[in-house]
Amino acid sequence: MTQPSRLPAWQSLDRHFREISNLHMRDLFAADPQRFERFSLRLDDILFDYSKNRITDQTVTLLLELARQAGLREKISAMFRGDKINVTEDRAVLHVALRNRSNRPIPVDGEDVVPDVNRVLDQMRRFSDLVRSGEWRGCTGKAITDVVNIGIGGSDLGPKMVVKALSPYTQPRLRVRFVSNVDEADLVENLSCLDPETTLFCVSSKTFTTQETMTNARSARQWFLAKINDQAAIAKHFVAVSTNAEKVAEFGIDTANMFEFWDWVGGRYSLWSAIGLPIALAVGMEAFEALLAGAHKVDEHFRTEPFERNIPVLMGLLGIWYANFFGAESYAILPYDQYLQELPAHLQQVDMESNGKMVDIQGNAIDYGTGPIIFGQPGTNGQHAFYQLIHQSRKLIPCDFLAAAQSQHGLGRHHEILISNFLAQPEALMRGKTFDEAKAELEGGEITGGKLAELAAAKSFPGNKPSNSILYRKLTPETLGSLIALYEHKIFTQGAIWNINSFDQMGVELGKRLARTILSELADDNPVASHDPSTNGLVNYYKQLRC
Ligand SMILES: O=P(O)(O)OC[C@H]1O[C@H](O)[C@H](O)[C@@H](O)[C@@H]1O
Repeated sequence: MTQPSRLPAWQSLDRHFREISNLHMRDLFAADPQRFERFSLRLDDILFDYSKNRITDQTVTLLLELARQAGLREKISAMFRGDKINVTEDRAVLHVALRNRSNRPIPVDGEDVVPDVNRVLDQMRRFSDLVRSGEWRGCTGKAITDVVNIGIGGSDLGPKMVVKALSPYTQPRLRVRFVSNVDEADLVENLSCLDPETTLFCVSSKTFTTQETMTNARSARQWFLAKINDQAAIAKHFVAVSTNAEKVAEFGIDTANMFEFWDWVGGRYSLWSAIGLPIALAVGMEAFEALLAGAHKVDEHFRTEPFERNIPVLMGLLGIWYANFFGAESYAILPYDQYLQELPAHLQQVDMESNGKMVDIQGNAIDYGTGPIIFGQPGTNGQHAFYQLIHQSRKLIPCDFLAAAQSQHGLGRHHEILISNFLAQPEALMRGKTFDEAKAELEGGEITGGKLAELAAAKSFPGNKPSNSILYRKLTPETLGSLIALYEHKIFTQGAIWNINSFDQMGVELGKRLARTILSELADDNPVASHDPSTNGLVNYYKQLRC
């Protein structure tokens, strides 16, 4: 495929950008009372309002044309068909098969994967039911009270985000925690209050070779055996989630206690697979399946809905509009929903690891920007920290605001205050405040003359800062599944248009390899000279300090 920047629609968008980039959204709203109706969509109770974007009808038409010229429809079909679209690793990309609640057959190498998916779901159901009901007993006959998931990256961020998000649906008797960092502090702090007799470790790793995870798992096993001096007890307290049965057995976990998934599940898209076992343990299998159902609904929407009514396609196109034409480098995820506190961190991996690329799918260097820098915080915390820069700096930072209409607890006025902020911030970003408005507010006060003008300048906001607002009824498992899938497909849409492989992550390899070399050099106290002077200096100073 031609690079997207050579497509006629891209060239038209370039021209169109120059024509409309100075339009202010205030004026666009003033000129069109139907703007909200025209630029918002519903998917069940999820409202996606994209009217506060720097777009006209013509922008949307051209963006949709870009999607068509980039072959997006065919690329979506290829993913759902099970084609090996992860070309560098020669793998299909089928997280959609994991939540294929309609059981539509999906073949990989001629074999339907759906029966395997359902078999592992059954295994997860049996196991999570036993642990949650207290029937699964530890080696001394006590029920499990604490689950520790040991994993990193996709084997940590997704399940951790979902478990946090669904904490109102968890069972108080069973606590689920996550250890990811190889920094011993993470494991030590988490284990400090646990009793091995009632603790279950879930070692989650697609490859079962990841250094951080295997180091933590070995130390956890040591901690366990130091207190329960019985190798056979491991079977009651350690389970594994992996694609690598051989390595699981080598580690000493009975493969009967292994939950399988497959190479066509990318790590950052794996929370829907057995990597979701901690979710099933925390909220039960019914809620886990509701999560899958919510995602499946969005899969069907993404697969079949015309692009002009297709929410993830529009989310992706709007991101491209800002990244490639306005030169926006970052993107803020702002959930006004405390339970989504880990969503920005999860999306950081999904988006930045997928679309942080500099060659296209054919290996050619590309001359256009790809994935944005994702950051965010739950509202209203972000407002009191970094919103200043979004409102008044010269940077353009598109934002997504997310909120639930119904709170989980109903504690007095909290929710209405939260929602008033969720509604006010996009309004302020869009409208801004002109110099004259700021001046008028100050007039009649004590400040006059040049000082007044100075202050009015500091208090004026340019506005015209774009955002999407996503408002849903309540953060149920099903809604959460839908929200995550919307973002996954947004990221797919962008990768497809940028013509990159969103499903490998070669950029993380070099650092890992260098760390292995340095680790071996740290075995003695001899100074090193094999690196650049900065790295040598740091290694050698470390060796001095550590004694
Ligand atoms: O699940 P694992 O094989 O342990 O991999 C964990 C993580 O490690 C890698 O560095 C990748 O960048 C991630 O995509 C992956 O999720």
